[in-house]
Amino acid sequence: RDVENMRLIRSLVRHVKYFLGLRFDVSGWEHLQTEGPYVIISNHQSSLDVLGLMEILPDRCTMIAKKELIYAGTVGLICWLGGIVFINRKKPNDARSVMIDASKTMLDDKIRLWVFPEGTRNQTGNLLPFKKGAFHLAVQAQVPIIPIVFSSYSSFYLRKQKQFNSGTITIKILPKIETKGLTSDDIPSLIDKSFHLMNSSFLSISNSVPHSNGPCKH
Ligand SMILES: CCCCCCCCCCCCCCCC(=O)SCCNC(=O)CCNC(=O)[C@H](O)C(C)(C)COP(=O)(O)OP(=O)(O)OC[C@H]1O[C@@H](n2cnc3c(N)ncnc32)[C@H](O)[C@@H]1OP(=O)(O)O
Ligand SMILES: CCCCCCCC/C=C\CCCCCCCC(=O)OC[C@@H](O)COP(=O)(O)O
Repeated sequence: RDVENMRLIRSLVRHVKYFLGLRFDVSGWEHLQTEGPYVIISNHQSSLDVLGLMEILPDRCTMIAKKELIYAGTVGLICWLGGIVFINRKKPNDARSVMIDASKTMLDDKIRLWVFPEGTRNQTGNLLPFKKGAFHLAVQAQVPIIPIVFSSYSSFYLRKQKQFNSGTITIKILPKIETKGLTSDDIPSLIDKSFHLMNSSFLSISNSVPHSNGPCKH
């Protein structure tokens, strides 16, 4: 169990996109060129997000995930080996204390953490209001937040209708938001700022992309 295992996991998972006929169009790479630990926040539509995540995952970066994933067979084992931090959402007190510990581990072990601040998968067409954990994490560790937005999957993937075509996903990496000097009093405004940046970015990249490359051949 070590965050370094993410390098191998990343290089294996990156091949899955070819089987699904997905392409990624990434902008803002320069914003990930930040030294040391940081917290990445991104929108969460589906387990497909794992493919985009692995496409751009920086070194020494792992994720916060719901603890149920440990029991998901091979996927659970891979998550465990990659040093994923598991939280129990049914016990918010426990989840918060795991994240407080994580803010220390990030600094001690020079680890970056990826959090889905919506806290659940969401395909409503707007981002859900953000949970506060990711922001406490960044403020407690005094590290920057890097917001990342994945465009809507709705033009090629409709879960309820069981429709899946090949398509292009736009990923936009936004400039980092510094948290140096901020305290827990600043969390509401930090969340507000992050939410508005990400939601408007989500709407603009989701409207401007000709997503579907046509029906999937397989
Ligand atoms: C082919 C095969 C390939 C396989 C390949 C596998 C590859 C492997 C990839 C895996 C990829 C994984 C992907 C997983 C993706 C998910 O599992 S998403 C679901 C799990 N993640 C999350 O839920 C993260 C977001 N949630 C949070 O951050 C939540 O805040 C928490 C930490 C769960 C707490 O929940 P909550 O108490 O309901 O939350 P919230 O309303 O935000 O806060 C309540 C109060 O607690 C306070 N609080 C919250 N957090 C804190 C804190 N850390 N410190 C102090 N106070 C806090 C708040 O300030 C608030 O108090 P007030 O300010 O209102 O007084
Ligand atoms: C037509 C098929 C479209 C789906 C294809 C998916 C292919 C993805 C390939 C490999 C990734 C597998 C890793 C799965 C990790 C799943 C993480 C996840 O998404 O957990 C759910 C959690 O965050 C939120 O849970 P809830 O929405 O609250 O319950």
